[in-house]
Amino acid sequence: MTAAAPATSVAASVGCLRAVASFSSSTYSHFLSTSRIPRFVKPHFISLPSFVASRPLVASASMSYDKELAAAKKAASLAACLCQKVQKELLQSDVQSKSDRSPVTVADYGSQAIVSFVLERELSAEPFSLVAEEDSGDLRKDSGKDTLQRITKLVNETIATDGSYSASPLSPEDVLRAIDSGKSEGGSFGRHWVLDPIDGTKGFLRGEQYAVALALLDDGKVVLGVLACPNLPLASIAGNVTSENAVGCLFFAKVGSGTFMQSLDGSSPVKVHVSDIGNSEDASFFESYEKAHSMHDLAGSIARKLGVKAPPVRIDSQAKYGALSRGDGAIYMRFPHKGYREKIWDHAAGCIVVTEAGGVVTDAAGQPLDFSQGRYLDLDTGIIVTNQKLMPSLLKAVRESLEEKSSLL
Ligand SMILES: Nc1ncnc2c1ncn2[C@@H]1O[C@H](COP(=O)(O)O)[C@@H](O)[C@H]1OP(=O)(O)O
Ligand SMILES: [Mg+2]
Ligand SMILES: [Mg+2]
Ligand SMILES: [Mg+2]
Repeated sequence: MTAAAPATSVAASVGCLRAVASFSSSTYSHFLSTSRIPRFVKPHFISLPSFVASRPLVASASMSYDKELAAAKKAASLAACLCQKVQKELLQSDVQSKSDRSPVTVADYGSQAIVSFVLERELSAEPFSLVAEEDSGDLRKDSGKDTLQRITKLVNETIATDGSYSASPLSPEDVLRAIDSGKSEGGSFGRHWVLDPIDGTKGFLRGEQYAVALALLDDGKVVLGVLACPNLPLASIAGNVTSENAVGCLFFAKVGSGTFMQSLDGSSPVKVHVSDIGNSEDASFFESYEKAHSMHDLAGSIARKLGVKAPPVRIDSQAKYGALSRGDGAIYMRFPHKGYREKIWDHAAGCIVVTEAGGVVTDAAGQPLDFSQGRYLDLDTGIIVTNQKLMPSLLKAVRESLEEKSSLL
């Protein structure tokens, strides 16, 4: 079972418009007040090489990143609107065979084009470098022409819901260039945006959880992150149960400023915090819905060592980081099968959302994740996430289970 949102819960585009419009006026001064949430262009689409995007070393902590955060929230929210629209059509369509991956392709590319477009428009004075999952290779082929037309239409319709962009509609060539802005290699110098335009493709296809995940690296460190989770209930999903039907969460975090959540249709943000459980027997844990993405048996053996009683909560995507940041569960374990290389866009936004909410994210050896090495994360075996109290016992259980596993081989 998953905490799936019903297809009917996909927000209407009017909600998208309201949400995106509200960001420009949002300030931190009212973050903690008036919460309605229970508890808790033609722009230059050419991506600059990393040496151009690099600047002299600037102390990250002294930067405010307010403008960048506002742009990131706007970009991720608009991209989420596009994804919601595509997912709604996908779920209503008679031809929604799960083997037909074209709708998800359209949404992936469309989301990437929108984020790229919005960031370049909102931050036009800054050098722009984007490390993103998709590229336009297939769309430039003859066989991609129809798909490109569909993406261009979707992107223009979505951008039109936001009153602030009055330029003429994007051409297919503009859309291709926007997608290809994501070819940067990232690295340890300068600023690089990091984007997964749809994280959790399988969840998206099932009508369940997925996320638009956007982060900013400055000199190799994640300094802000935004996770738009259109199908995540606003209320807790602890134990896979939720008391409320309203869905659509936007998590955002900035280095040194904490993590906040608001609804995707524009409520005031509330500060969130990870669970403060100190006894692992009371903890519950998240893992991938897909067995192919993470070894469920290994996580199960670790949970048994910890005395965890609750069954795993299995959901797709970085929505797990968001749910953990507000205390819906206390542990997230991810152990990809041998040979899989983790990409930075699959963890950068989730990582800062959890750490700014008081949590800890490490590899299976207890080392912090290093986002400064290019498009991939080089790490030991897996990724574990929990609060500070539980991390020592989680690391011990992970180490013991990995030793037992290797002794059986
Ligand atoms: N074989 C695989 N093993 C691990 N992760 C994978 C694999 N294939 C795709 N992924 C990525 O895992 C993430 C989702 O994991 P999960 O939902 O299990 O936490 C997504 O980033 C997904 O990519 P994508 O962004 O293309 O959906
Ligand atoms: Mg992903
Ligand atoms: Mg993806
Ligand atoms: Mg993918």
